Amino acid sequence: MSAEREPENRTEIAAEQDYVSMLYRKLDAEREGAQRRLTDALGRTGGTPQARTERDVSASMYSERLAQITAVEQGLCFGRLDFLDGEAHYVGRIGLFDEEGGYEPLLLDWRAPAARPFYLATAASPEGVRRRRHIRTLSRTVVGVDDEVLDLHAADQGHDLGLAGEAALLAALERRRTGEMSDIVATIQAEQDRIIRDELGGVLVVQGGPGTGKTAVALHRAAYLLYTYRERLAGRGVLVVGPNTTFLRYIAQVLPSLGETGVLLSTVGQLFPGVRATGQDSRETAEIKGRAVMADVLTQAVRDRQEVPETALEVEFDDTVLTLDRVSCERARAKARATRRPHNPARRVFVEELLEVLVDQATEGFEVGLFEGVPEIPVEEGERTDATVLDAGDHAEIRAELAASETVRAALDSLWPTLTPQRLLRELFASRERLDSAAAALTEAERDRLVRPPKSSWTPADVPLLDELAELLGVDDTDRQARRARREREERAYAEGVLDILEQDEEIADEEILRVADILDAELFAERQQRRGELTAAERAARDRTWTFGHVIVDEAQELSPMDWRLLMRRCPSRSMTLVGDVAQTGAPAGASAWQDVLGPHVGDRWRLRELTVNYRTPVEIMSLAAAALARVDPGLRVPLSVRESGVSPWQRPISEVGLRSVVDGELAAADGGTVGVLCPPEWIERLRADLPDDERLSLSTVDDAKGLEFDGVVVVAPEEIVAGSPRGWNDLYVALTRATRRLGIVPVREEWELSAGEREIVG
Ligand SMILES: Nc1ncnc2c1ncn2[C@@H]1O[C@H](COP(=O)(O)OP(=O)(O)OP(=O)(O)O)[C@@H](O)[C@H]1O
Repeated sequence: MSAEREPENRTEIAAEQDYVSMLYRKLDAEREGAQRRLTDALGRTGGTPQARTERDVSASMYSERLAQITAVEQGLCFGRLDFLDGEAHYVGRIGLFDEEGGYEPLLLDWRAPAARPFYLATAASPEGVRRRRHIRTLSRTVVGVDDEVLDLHAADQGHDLGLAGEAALLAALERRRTGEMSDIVATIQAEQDRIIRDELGGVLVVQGGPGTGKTAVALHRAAYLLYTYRERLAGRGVLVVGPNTTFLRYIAQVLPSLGETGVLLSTVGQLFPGVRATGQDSRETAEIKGRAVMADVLTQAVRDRQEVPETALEVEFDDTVLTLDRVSCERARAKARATRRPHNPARRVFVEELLEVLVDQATEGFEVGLFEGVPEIPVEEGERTDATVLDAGDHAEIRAELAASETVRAALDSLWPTLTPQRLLRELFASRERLDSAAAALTEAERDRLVRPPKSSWTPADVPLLDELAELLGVDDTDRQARRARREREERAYAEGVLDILEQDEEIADEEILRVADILDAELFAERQQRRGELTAAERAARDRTWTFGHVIVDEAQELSPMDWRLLMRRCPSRSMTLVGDVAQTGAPAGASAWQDVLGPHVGDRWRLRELTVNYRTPVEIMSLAAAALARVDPGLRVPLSVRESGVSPWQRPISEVGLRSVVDGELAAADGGTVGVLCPPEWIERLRADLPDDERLSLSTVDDAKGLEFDGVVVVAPEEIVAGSPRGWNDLYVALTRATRRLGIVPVREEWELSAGEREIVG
């Protein structure tokens, strides 16, 4: 039902325009207010630390509010609900209230419980709603309204209500793609809404075929959770994990357009601060690195770095030679390992133990030297013969000297070095010998695959290994902690002194004293730091490997390896997670074939599954072709139901018959301002790049890099090589075929190549 078909809509549009204009005036007033308060806050200089902290908090708060107001400018209001009792509510991106009129809502935030019927009400279950209206705007102008009458007794009802807001939905789906994902806030469907608003706790798995809105749902869920549980989530932040950086760029605008900026978007490969994974592993190598057994390999690799000498190790010290024999070293190692601390903190125990051995030798040598050439004195009655010349102070001094000695340190380091994850992994992969010792669980050929020169770049598959190692190695921060404790003691003593002086001064008001006391109160201070950080939780989280998030959302979750999962679970000990994916699209070599396999080791069977069943992206014509590829993966798998037809059949022509350049030019023209993706095996990329036109609407990529993306037109080149290129080749082809929103062309190398005999009519 559209504005054009119903002339009476013009008066409706004019009426809605008045309301929408009023909302924008309100938004402008809010913007000015926030701007003014921000300027005020920034203008406040100097003052006590407390005042400065408060100023920072206000400044961050107002700048975030400003960013939010700017972000919701487009499509501020998109809906209206008219209830049977005559009440009406407008629904939009954020909530706006009438401060003068008793805080009546002028615009309901789409996430507010009161806005829910906008997404859920149906003719069968109208939830008190008489009419749902979608309001379409262009900038600040209302350009159309689409109504659905849900009251079964109303005279003007009558069209099929299979989907909520069908006209608005179809209009949204028909729009040309820009290369950036858009939000779906105006047209969320009931099955999606139920997932978006599912409770916060526990692990929620969302399974859905291609184009069912998994990514859209995941992002809207992030916005919903932050709105509903802001107190709980803002401090710890929400992490959204995607498969690659192209994908992250594609989805980057969605959350800001929903008014949310505090979410960290990241790939697993970006989750180890200080490491940029710019290298690329082959599929086979990535698969090996992703296996769960790598955790055992790394544990062994760390143990291998806790050595004992074959016989004895000689250490020069003060013109003498001390020895560390095998038995003492073994004892020290056993004692250090028995602490069950990570490698680096446990090193302290190993070192202490062996320093004792060295101190004993050094003092013994010293005493022997002292009496050399001195005639023996007869022992008197009651005199102890084992009394030593050196006292405890001397021992301590010798111990300190030993501990400071370069040669001693080098000897101890050779047995139990302080290690960083980077150093251990680099040295492990650079040495076939080390690999042979640590990776007995891998075959010879698999170990060969892991060997690489020490200067190689890090790859995404290295990152979970580094993270695992960071846990196994730990950090010995005893010295740092001691320094910090000393500094805190000194500061407290100083501040207490100040407080004494202030208390003696009767002129000073109580509240002044309180402020000083505030500074002294470590707990309060920490809390304030926390509050201050709330606004940048995502930024702080990005810099801190040990950060744990309030909620973690994983998109394309089927792509993650067991080692990736171990890393992610560490970032989310509360196990409040949303995992969206499609096991049928699994293309990653170490990806999961079933959710239970993935989640079992971490949460047992304590996870809940929701499914999305409707495909909003790919038209019927393309989906029936994709179904044939899916049947090759498993004849039991079903494709999701498409909501629309495009009226365009997919085409297929062998590469010998087509000039790829002219095909792509033709597709760009047919896309009419929309996007075109050429998807091919990795080996084809360079060859094709030279042939293709330079157009920002055109993307050339492998199937891997196109995961999660979509284009108006797609040309799949060399499908038979995509299929043959990996054990999961049919999954890959399925992913490639389902990237198109309107047009699909297939360009095989071999003339006679067919997806399947049964699909010939469609292909023709
Ligand atoms: N309720 C909706 N209203 C409008 N558009 C929608 C809706 N749901 C999904 N879409 C659109 O459908 C397309 C596919 O959505 P999305 O990318 O989230 O699917 P997906 O399940 O993650 O797909 P894939 O697994 O193939 O990557 C997007 O363009 C999205 O905006």
